[in-house]
Amino acid sequence: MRRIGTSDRVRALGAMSGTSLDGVDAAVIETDGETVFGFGETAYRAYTDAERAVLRAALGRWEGPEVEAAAEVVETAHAEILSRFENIDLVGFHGQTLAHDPRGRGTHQAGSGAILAEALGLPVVWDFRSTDVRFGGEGAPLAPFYHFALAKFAGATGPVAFLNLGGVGNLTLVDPGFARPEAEGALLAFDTGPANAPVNDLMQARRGLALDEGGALAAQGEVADAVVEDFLRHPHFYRMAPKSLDRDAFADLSAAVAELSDADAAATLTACAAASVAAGMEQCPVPPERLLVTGGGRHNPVLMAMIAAGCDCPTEPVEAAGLDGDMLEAQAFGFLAVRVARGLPTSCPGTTGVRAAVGGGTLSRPGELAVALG
Ligand SMILES: Nc1ncnc2c1ncn2[C@@H]1O[C@H](COP(=O)(O)OP(=O)(O)OP(=O)(O)O)[C@@H](O)[C@H]1O
Ligand SMILES: CC(=O)N[C@H]1[C@@H]2OC[C@@H](O2)[C@@H](O)[C@@H]1O[C@H](C)C(=O)O
Repeated sequence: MRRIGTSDRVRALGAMSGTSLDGVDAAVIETDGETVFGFGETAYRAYTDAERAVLRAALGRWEGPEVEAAAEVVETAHAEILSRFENIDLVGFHGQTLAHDPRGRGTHQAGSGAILAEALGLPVVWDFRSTDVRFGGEGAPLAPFYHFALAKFAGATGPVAFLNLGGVGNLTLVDPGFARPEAEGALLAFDTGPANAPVNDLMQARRGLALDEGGALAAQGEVADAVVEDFLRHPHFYRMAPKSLDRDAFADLSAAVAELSDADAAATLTACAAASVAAGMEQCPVPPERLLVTGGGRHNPVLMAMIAAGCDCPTEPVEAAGLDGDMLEAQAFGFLAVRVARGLPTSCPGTTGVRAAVGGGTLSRPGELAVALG
């Protein structure tokens, strides 16, 4: 791979398999790891029901046959979708988080970037989170350094917040007045709480459906305020940012709505997701001028209305700033891959609580695996 410098337009291909377990997002971004120059092709590959079952069986596990089977599903799905792209300089491969316990056993994303490098014949950056955890960080969220670049790309001059509504929610407050993302005060980021995962789990358990399309079921229900109040007593909401969450950190939420009707349970879980965003906004030291929402949850108008009602600033999907909310995380890992290849940091005390700014990620080149095995 050629040496990358400032202003080099690298065509990086990022791939993300998120906590919702729906599928793999892939997107091309043109960047030098500091400035976003433009965007390229995108693609999505859904997991089949059988593949999703394999991934689900491995959630919360660190080793064993379930984890190995999950890794194989992740590698195969990624090789399939990523091989469709052409003229790629570098791949950023997040993998599938199976377990996340940064202060305990660490963090684990299934899928080997070394195998993918071999399959694609391209250099692949992967295992983005381990180094941050090793140096005392939460290992998440990592998109904030990309949010910093995006705030500049979108022409923001004052503080702006990005909210990702995936399985878990995460919030980034960006001050674009700083030259570099790792400067003290440029970024504050943390996981807000569960976002879509509890509603998805409810829909799966009660209706055999993957999601509450358009929030239609939640719209018919009434919020059980006592459940939301109790939810907000979780220790996560008393911790200062930065802080991160495992997908199933709030697993007992399903028990809290067990006695409610399907519609009331959906409304209540949606309200919990919105309440955790409001709690997160209160931890922002300065009020953002706008809240830009990315991730699948922005397609849910009931959730979006609840979030807007709890916020003091305009709440809009990232499309309002000319961005693609379905591909933003995939782009983020393409962007971060370029930073890793350049030796630039990918997290800092304000984003993950890591002791000092660090660059995470392993670069695997095609041919290396053959040498290692040979
Ligand atoms: N039309 C819709 N109506 C309601 N909810 C939707 C809709 N579209 C997407 N969602 C929600 O968004 C989820 C997918 O979001 P996204 O792809 O951002 O998650 P992810 O990337 O897997 O998660 P994470 O960011 O936590 O890793 C779906 O599982 C669903 O809950
Ligand atoms: C450990 C892990 O995979 N965390 C994910 C998850 O999904 C949303 C939230 O929890 C966020 O912290 C992170 O993903 C995004 C892409 C991030 O690192 O910025």
